[in-house]
Amino acid sequence: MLKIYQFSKSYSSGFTLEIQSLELKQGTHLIKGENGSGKSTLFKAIAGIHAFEGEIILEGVSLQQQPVKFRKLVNYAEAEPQFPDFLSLDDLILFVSKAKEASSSQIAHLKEAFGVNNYAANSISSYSSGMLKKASLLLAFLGTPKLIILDEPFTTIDAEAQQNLLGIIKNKKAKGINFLISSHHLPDMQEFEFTSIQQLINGKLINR
Ligand SMILES: Nc1ncnc2c1ncn2[C@@H]1O[C@H](COP(=O)(O)OP(=O)(O)OP(=O)(O)O)[C@@H](O)[C@H]1O
Repeated sequence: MLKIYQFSKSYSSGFTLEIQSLELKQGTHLIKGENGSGKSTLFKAIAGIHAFEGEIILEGVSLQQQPVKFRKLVNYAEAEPQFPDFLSLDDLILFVSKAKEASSSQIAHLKEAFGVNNYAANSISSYSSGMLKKASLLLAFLGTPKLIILDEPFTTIDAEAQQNLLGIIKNKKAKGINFLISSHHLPDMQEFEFTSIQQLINGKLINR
């Protein structure tokens, strides 16, 4: 499903994330690691947000060679989402759904599933951190991605929203969508039956 070769990303701070080779098969993969080990750096590279050295291939599509096609296949929800606060979630949905070619029925279904209907029309400046997180997670499910990357999806949201999210992920898994998830707080690890667990230690990957 996902192949990463000769990957390297360095910051001016001195931190370097290096992955010689990683091949993940279809499924749901957990990326573990302490704070600052490089999880978000890896996710941002795969999401096409960060420049890097090396090669990332998803379902045979190379991020370097076919960046537009690649980006349509990957959705990403940041650990700490930030959006222009004069916009509403409905504005963001409109924008992202055009790019990701999401249908109006999918939008209606996701708004219901994430429980955002009562505030989606309001500006983001009025959202609590949990409301913002749910908004960001919803956006990551729009369209028909092959891979959804969720960075710390369970932080900030309440227990009911966590259970909802588990159900949504399970539903998408059953439809063949792949996931990369990082989490310091998994509500119920057994529910996921991770296909693999990868551990990052100070910018180096340890396959377990
Ligand atoms: N834009 C940046 N510029 C410079 N250094 C950065 C930048 N982003 C991250 N870093 C550094 O890179 C290292 C890895 O950060 P990263 O956010 O990938 O870790 P993480 O595993 O996601 O951590 P956490 O669990 O705390 O979210 C850290 O030392 C961090 O300070």
